Amino acid sequence: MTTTEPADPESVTGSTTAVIRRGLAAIPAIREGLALTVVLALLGGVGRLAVPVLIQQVIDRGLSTGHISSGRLLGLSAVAALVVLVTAVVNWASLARLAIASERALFDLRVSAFTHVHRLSVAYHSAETRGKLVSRVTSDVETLSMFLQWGGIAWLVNGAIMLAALAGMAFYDVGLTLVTVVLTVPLLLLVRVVVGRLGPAHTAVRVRVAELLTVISETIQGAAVIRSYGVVEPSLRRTTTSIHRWRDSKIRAGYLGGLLFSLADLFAVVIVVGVVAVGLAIGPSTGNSAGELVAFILLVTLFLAPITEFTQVIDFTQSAVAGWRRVLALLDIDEDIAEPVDGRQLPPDPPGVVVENVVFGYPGAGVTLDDVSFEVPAGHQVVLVGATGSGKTTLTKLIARLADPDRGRILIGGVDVREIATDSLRSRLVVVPQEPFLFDTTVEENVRYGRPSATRAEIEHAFRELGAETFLAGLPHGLDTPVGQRGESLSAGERQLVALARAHVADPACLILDEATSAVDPEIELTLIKALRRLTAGRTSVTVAHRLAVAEQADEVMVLEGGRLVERGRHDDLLVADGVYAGLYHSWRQATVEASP
Ligand SMILES: Nc1ncnc2c1ncn2[C@@H]1O[C@H](COP(=O)(O)OP(=O)(O)OP(=O)(O)O)[C@@H](O)[C@H]1O
Repeated sequence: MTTTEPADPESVTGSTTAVIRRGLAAIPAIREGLALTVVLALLGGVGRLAVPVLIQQVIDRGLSTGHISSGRLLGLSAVAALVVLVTAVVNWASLARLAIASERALFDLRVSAFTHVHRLSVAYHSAETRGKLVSRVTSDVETLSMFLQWGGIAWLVNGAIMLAALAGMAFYDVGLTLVTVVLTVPLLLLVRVVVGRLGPAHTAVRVRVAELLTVISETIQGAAVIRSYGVVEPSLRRTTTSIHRWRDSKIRAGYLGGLLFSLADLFAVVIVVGVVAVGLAIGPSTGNSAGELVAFILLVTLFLAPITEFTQVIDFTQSAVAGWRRVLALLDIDEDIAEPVDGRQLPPDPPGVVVENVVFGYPGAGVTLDDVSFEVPAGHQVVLVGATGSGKTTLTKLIARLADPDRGRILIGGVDVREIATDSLRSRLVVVPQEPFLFDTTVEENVRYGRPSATRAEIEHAFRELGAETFLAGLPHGLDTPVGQRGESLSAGERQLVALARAHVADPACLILDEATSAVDPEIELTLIKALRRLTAGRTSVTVAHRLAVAEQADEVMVLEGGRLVERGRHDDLLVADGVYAGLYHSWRQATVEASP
């Protein structure tokens, strides 16, 4: 069993109460109708107090007087039954209201956490593992559920019940009440010690859940690689280790939570026995009637019951606070891609693109782009080339505003991208990434992501326009062919064609294309080159080219090396200049010739 809990660097710090206060402020929906729910919960608590008093009345006025008036007994019993019934209904009403309010609040929290994740830049996304993000918007939020549905209000209701029970006890016998309180003190001290360890234990569980989800999502996504390299065993070991760690952290939290509960249970018995013993020892001198003593004992159990319940509530609360710390830490991350106030709209025509003294580095890494400047006149096709890792993809991410430069600026249609309304930017500028993401649905639905209103005819038209009708005709069910998870049922080249069709139906004025590096067969290669040419015609485009045949046709070629723009010009001129581009081009030609049969 793990004895040292891992620290959680992805949590907000601060006291438990401060975290709960901040957490509740983040979910305003929980406060809707809360006052009535609290009143109902308190009424439910008070209802429980009435039963001991009624029993005392039955004993003292009925049973112990020797002559039981059955009418009176029946009357009191009827009142007791009514109180029990009303208490049950009131309790149900308050719990149901809490469940509804908490699910609404959690819905809001999940949506805002998820929306926030989407607004963070690619720089953040690359630094965070997906498993950790998933755990924050799912299981970390889930820890709040039990707390909100009962735990939070239980503090209030149980506190009220304890105070009321104490007042009732003092009404019957002050001396015995003091005995009860003194016997309770050691329990409270022990509870304090265990609770001190429970908080970190729950934090450890949250950290282990995030680790486990990361390992699982990686091994599932990388299943093909794992199998093809025959590394199933090590990968299984990694997953099993993670599951063991998670299990151990859960066991530790469960062990401490159980200890807390059992301690309270044990003490409850000890305290009742102690009170009965002291009551019996001094009973005759106190002048209490039998009914009063029975009522007192019932009140003692009522006083102690919340303590036992508190131990569970503490468990929920600590678990909720650990989850909240992580969710709040996520919400605290600044949206580095801020939506501009009164964002500007891009005109419908193809815009010019200007990259001006751009400097950019990923968090924790060095400078990736170093003072890059160039312009793409409206309607021109510019190609970015450079050795692997020279910063081409990064530059396209900045143009598409998936991240902002550290210095310098990027203008589209003469407007700084930071000032363009996100909706306008996303509808006028489309990115086709190196590895296009296809969803597990049909070809048609995947293309429709480009424009949800696109009709089937428009989607077919897009494939025709791109010169990819043969590909479409070759699919077993045409547009209705399912592509599988991440498009695995299609070849790499076919996935690219679907992504190009998706960009075509979006009909953007400006295109950012990151050409795929994966090798495709010559036939689909030709189709792709033709499709690319047709897609970019009449649009402003920036294409990252790995197959330099694309560069031959471009209006201008930009050559990056080590994050700097080292050459620019037309293909033919750059060949004559015999610099970096010429070197890259000759190596590419050589590789292509060697690769051809
Ligand atoms: N998320 C990231 N975090 C840290 N460094 C990164 C990240 N993404 C890229 N880099 C680094 O930035 C540099 C430029 O990467 P980039 O992907 O832009 O190169 P590229 O020219 O497009 O390469 P390729 O031709 O292989 O696609 C590389 O050194 C890379 O390791």
